[in-house]
Amino acid sequence: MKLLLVSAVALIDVEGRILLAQRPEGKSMAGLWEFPGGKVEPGETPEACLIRELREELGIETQESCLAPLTFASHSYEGFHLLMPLFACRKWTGQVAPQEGQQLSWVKANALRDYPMPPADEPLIPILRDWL
Ligand SMILES: Nc1nc2c([nH]c(=O)n2[C@@H]2O[C@H](COP(=O)(O)OP(=O)(O)OP(=O)(O)O)[C@@H](O)[C@H]2O)c(=O)[nH]1
Repeated sequence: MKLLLVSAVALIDVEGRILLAQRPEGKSMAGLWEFPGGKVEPGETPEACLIRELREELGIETQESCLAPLTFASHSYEGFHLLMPLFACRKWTGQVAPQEGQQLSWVKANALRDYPMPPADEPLIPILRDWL
């Protein structure tokens, strides 16, 4: 099965809330809430991928030294197996603003369960709750 490498990040604000983005209509798993990120392109590191995705999706700038490895997801979807490192980031510049019309929400760790997420993300929720 194809292994898909996706890099994702838990952006954490000064109040300890985590940023979730809603997958737009027309995409697979539309309406579900996910961590910002995306597919790692050939020749790209997971960190460089996130710096690019945060710029493209949210209009913010961060750097590799602000991305701390936290955990990962490993999940078989139909047609591919997702391997998704999850980084934590508390430092960036600029204002978080949706660049692609997506809905955003800052969510307290104990409210993550109220946001339906892709199946790959389910095991990450208790890890985040314990860690925050
Ligand atoms: N960014 C992100 N992607 C996730 C999460 N959980 C999860 O299963 N994914 C999956 O990882 C892939 C990320 O791809 P992407 O963000 O670059 O591209 P995309 O939404 O256009 O994907 P698509 O090809 O399924 O439409 C998708 O298959 C998405 O469903 C998550 O928390 N964040």
